[in-house]
This record gives sequence, structure tokens and C-alpha cells, in this order.
Amino acid sequence: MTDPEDLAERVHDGDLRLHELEEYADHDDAAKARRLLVERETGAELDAIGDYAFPAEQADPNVENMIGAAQVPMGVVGPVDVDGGAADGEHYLPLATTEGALLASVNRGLGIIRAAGGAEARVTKNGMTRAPVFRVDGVAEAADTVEWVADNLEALREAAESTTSHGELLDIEPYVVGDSVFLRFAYDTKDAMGMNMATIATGEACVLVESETPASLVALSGNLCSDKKPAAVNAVEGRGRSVTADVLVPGELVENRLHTTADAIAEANTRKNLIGSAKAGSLGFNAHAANVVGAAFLATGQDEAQVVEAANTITTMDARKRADGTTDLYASVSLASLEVGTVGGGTKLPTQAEALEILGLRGGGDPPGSNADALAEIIAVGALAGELSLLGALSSRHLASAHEDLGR
Ligand SMILES: CC(C)(COP(=O)([O-])OP(=O)([O-])OC[C@H]1O[C@@H](n2cnc3c(N)ncnc32)[C@H](O)[C@@H]1OP(=O)([O-])[O-])[C@@H](O)C(=O)NCCC(=O)NCCSC(=O)C[C@@](C)(O)CC(=O)[O-]
Ligand SMILES: NC(=O)C1=CN([C@@H]2O[C@H](COP(=O)(O)OP(=O)(O)OC[C@H]3O[C@@H](n4cnc5c(N)ncnc54)[C@H](OP(=O)(O)O)[C@@H]3O)[C@@H](O)[C@H]2O)C=CC1
Repeated sequence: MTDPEDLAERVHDGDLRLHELEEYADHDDAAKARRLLVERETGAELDAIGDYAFPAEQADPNVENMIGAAQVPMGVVGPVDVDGGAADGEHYLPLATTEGALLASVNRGLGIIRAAGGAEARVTKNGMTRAPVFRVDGVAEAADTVEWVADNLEALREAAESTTSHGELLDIEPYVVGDSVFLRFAYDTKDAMGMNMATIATGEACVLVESETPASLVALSGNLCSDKKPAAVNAVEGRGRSVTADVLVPGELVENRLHTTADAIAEANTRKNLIGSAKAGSLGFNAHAANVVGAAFLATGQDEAQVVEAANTITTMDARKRADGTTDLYASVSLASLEVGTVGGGTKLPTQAEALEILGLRGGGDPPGSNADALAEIIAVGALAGELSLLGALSSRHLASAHEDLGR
């Protein structure tokens, strides 16, 4: 009984549940049966969704109730020289998006960075966090719990690291709010983005906390982590990789390629990215870092919901006067919480793995963690390019016409 028509019929009749079709047919037939059912019940035609280019079974760890694949156009920008702590040499950056003009813009920015001699980038902090919340009786028990944690870091490390051969517990930061105790565990997750790894490891450590303290676990994630929500804690303390990239662009390049001046871009950055963002109450002080991060995430198999954490980027642009009277542009981006991996999650899927291959960063690095560091540095340079180009377009009043020409 593996015929997709038959399976669709049985789901329709209530004999089978939509999510158990893989028990009766191979993964591709199960996906086809769901498409037939959805087509019948909604009137939609799902030919494009069903026209995917990998065995459905490969996506089994990534999606339930599969009907096909969403195909997002992918392009490539660069190459650009990245002088990083882990990334080195010239790189093309694959980006998947539906926003016309985005790749043209990042490509222009990377061309300018290349002409300026390349960008520098460094990962300055690394720690994937998970922060469970515990209930205690009151502040006295809260204080006892925090004290016990501080005195027993080694035992907690042993418990957490018993669940992983790669992850390392770096730190546990306690926060007390009345009768709630939050413990923000931070891990070096090497080349994995690390959310599954950190969650499993923290779960094990929580067993020890509960057995040795009055604290009772309420939720393994207590939102101080903070995952997939805009949060100041990530902007200040970092999450995943904290990464910074910068470049000094000679004034003549600004004029020839961005059709404006370093002074005009610096002013636009101050009034827009700093003052405008402050007035808006934004956590992000940038123009569109999320554009580049989101497109790179889609292309390389990252968890796209974590784009929100990368949106807290701070962009700086300063006009630097030279002795000869000309003015260069110093530009930087600092992404406090860029959560990336080159193993695990969506990185194994065929198109995503190929995209990582373009970067030379597929799979685990040598030493472990170096591939994810390099990916963070290259994405940061992509974000820097996007900031340069968009601020150039705003300063030269080309934004609307660029999108009229390329984005419609
Ligand atoms: C569109 C440009 C680049 C034209 O800019 P231009 O200087 O007129 O372009 P050009 O034809 O002289 O080409 C310059 C370079 O741009 C690149 N380039 C140029 N065209 C292409 C293309 N078709 N495909 C690939 N690359 C392209 C390419 O690198 C090229 O160099 P070349 O290789 O020729 O030596 C410029 O006007 C621009 O960057 N505008 C800004 C557009 C932008 O950044 N859009 C995305 C963000 S908008 C948004 O979503 C966020 C927002 C705005 O709401 C956030 C906010 O509030 O700020
Ligand atoms: N559970 C949760 O709460 C959440 C889960 N997610 C999802 O979690 C997934 C990402 O989790 P993540 O832990 O990154 O991935 P995986 O769960 O896919 O695990 C990756 C595993 O790969 C192994 N590994 C092999 N080589 C390396 C290496 N060089 N560096 C690091 N690890 C290596 C590690 O095994 P070992 O540990 O045995 O050494 C590691 O745990 C995504 O699908 C994401 O959507 C997202 C948010 C929350």
C-alpha cells in the first residue's frame, strides 16, 4: 500500500494521519500523497513545490509533513578579500533572496572593499547560550542556588559535557528576579550553531541543579537565552559569534563608485543609523544588516529565525581627513550575536551544503570551530558591503531609482 493516490484518499477518509505517511511509503511518495491531498482540498496546484531536486528522505531531520521545497533564487557576490582570524583570502558569498537590487548592492560594496585592499574581520567572542528558569521559595533560596552554582561549576561542566563530544561549557551567568532564578549557560559549540547541543547539555546540568538545590526547573528555556527574539542581553553580552569587520575606503573610491563623499556618508550614518535608530527605540543601529544575514542564512542552511539576533548590528562610518586634504571613509559593522554553523541543522541539505562549498566551509573545521568562525567573518564582511552600498545610495539619492530599475 504505497500508492500516493491511495494514501491521500486514506488521509482524506480519516484512516491515516497526515504526519504518519512515511510509515507506509518512501519519503518522496509520502510527500506526493500530501500534495495530492492538499491540492484536492484547497484547489491549489503544487507542481513547483513538488519539483525539488533531492531525495525527500535527506530532509527528514529538517521538516515534518513535507510536501516539497520552497525554492528561493540564489546568486553570488564577490569575490572579496577577507583578512580574518579564521577566514583568509578571496571568497564568493552565496545569497538567497527575493529582493531585487540586494545582490547588486552587496556586490557593489564588495567591489569597493576589494578595490580598497579587502576588509579585516574578527570573531571577538563566542558562546551559544541557553538559560533555564527555576522556581524557588524566595530570595534566600535564590541566593543559596546561585551560590551553589558558583561553587560547583566543575560538576555542572562535567554533567553538561557528558552529552557532547564537541561542546564546552564556558560560563554560567545567574540572574535572580524574586522567586525566579535564571542560569544563562554559555557554550563553545565549535562548528555547530549549537542550539540543540546547548539545550541537551543544559538539560543534563539542570538535573544536577535540581538534585542539589531547592530550585525546581520550570522551563529549560527561560527567555534570557535569548533565542529568536529581539533582546538587549544578546546585543550587550553576545550570543553565538560576536564579530566585527572594517575597511578604510579611499575618498576617490567613494566618489567614483558610490557617487558621493565620505563626509556625506558619515553624516547619513549618524543621522539615520545612530540618531534615527535611537529615536525609534531600535536595538539595531544599522541600515540593513539583516538583509545580508538573512540571505546568507537561507543560502547556507542556517536557522532563519535567528536573523532577528543579527539585526542588532551597529554600523559606524567616519570621515578621516588625510594630510593631503582628501578624506577617506572608515566603515565598520559589529554583529554582537551572529548564530552560525557549518555542521548540523540545515547545513547538510544538498543546496545549502553546495553553498557552503562555494565558501570552502562545508562541514567541520580544523581546528573545530574554525569553519563557523570563518563563516561569521565572511557574512560580517558581506553586511559591511551592504551598509556601504546602501548608505552610498541614500547619500547620492539613488535608492528609489535603484529599486525601480532592479527590483520591479
Ligand atoms: C543598484 C546599485 C548597485 C546601482 O549602483 P551604480 O553605482 O549605479 O551601479 P553601476 O552600474 O555603476 O555598477 C556598480 C557596481 O555595482 C554592482 N552591480 C550593479 N548592478 C549589478 C547587477 N545587476 N548585478 C550584480 N552586480 C551589480 C557591480 O559590482 C558593479 O560594478 P562592476 O562589476 O560593474 O564593476 C546601487 O544604486 C545600490 O546599491 N542601491 C542600493 C540598493 C540596496 O541596497 N537595496 C537593498 C536594501 S533596501 C532595503 O531592503 C532596506 C531599507 C532601505 O528599507 C532599509 C533602510 O531603512 O535603510
Ligand atoms: N533544541 C532547541 O531548543 C533548538 C533547536 N534549534 C535547531 O537546532 C539545530 C541546530 O542545532 P545544533 O546543535 O547546531 O546542530 P545538531 O543538533 O544538528 O548537532 C550538531 C552535532 O554535530 C556534531 N559535530 C560534528 N562535528 C562537529 C564540529 N566540528 N563542531 C561541532 N559539532 C560537531 C556534534 O555532536 P556531539 O555533540 O555529539 O559532539 C553536534 O552536537 C537547527 O536545526 C535549529 O533549527 C534551534 C533553536 C532551538
